[in-house]
Amino acid sequence: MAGIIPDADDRLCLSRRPDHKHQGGLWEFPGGKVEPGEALDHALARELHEELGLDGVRSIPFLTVRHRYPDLAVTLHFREVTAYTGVAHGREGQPVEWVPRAELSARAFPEANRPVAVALRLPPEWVIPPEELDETAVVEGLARLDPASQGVYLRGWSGHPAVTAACRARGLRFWVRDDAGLARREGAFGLHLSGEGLARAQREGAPAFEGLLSVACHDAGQIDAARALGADMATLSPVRATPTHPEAAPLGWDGFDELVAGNPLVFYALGGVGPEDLATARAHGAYGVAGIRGLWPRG
Ligand SMILES: Nc1nc2c([nH]c(=O)n2[C@@H]2O[C@H](COP(=O)(O)OP(=O)(O)OP(=O)(O)O)[C@@H](O)[C@H]2O)c(=O)[nH]1
Repeated sequence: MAGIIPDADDRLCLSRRPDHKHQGGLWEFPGGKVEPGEALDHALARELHEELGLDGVRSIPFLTVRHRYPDLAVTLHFREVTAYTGVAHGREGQPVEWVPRAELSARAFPEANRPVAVALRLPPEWVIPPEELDETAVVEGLARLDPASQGVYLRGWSGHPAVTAACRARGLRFWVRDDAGLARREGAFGLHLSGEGLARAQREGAPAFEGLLSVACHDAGQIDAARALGADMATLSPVRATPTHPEAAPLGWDGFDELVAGNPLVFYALGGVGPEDLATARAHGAYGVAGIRGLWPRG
């Protein structure tokens, strides 16, 4: 159980694990063990009081990571702290620092934290513009998205300069489908591999792209392939029945949870879900929700 604690300048609070402890000497998000029967929000408030002297800590789920170290299997509930009072200081003598998000990658974290570092760069909602709209309607819809909480996968709109220009103008992070060259030229935040793109990458090797690599997954084999390619994130679908793929059997939330467990990728739940499912998705191992109909702004 660990807290992602922002300050007013959006720096995050890190502390250094004592040398003698598991993963000693590495930086961590402050936290500790949940007591039997204790609610997660309560456990975090208690730990952050004991370790940092913070009071009134309120938090929401961010990401659950299940990781197997050679000597220990851990389930870590990372939570985003939304309110607190007090000034953080290491009450147990541990070094505590506030670090700008852009500088997090320079810190040495325990291996289990890798997906957290990725998720901290990602919006919780991943919006796919409908393909049946015309370009003007797509451009108009993009202007109504919120760049802080929404990113865009240009599924059928990847090669359209007016659409990428609209993403840039609005400050939206956007993902291009399959074409690494196009993603580089357009300055895309991410490259998303469809089933076809994944099969090609398996034959020819990982695409040459510096940004985030994402893969469309539907089963354990594709998740393994995504991991082997060094992907950062994946969509996993369909959670529910969806008109986009009427033939595919829905995973359901339990099926989703079973497939993502223990995988060091950041997952988006896709298929018949919308923003109202975010809390459920997070309770089942996802970081975000992705979709067409459920997320595109209504006219
Ligand atoms: N708090 C915290 N623990 C982490 C992070 N990443 C990570 O792999 N861990 C691991 O999660 C496990 C639980 O850590 P913990 O803080 O609850 O407990 P601890 O080992 O410090 O023991 P304690 O209960 O005596 O304080 C440890 O094995 C720790 O190495 C992180 O960012 N924050």
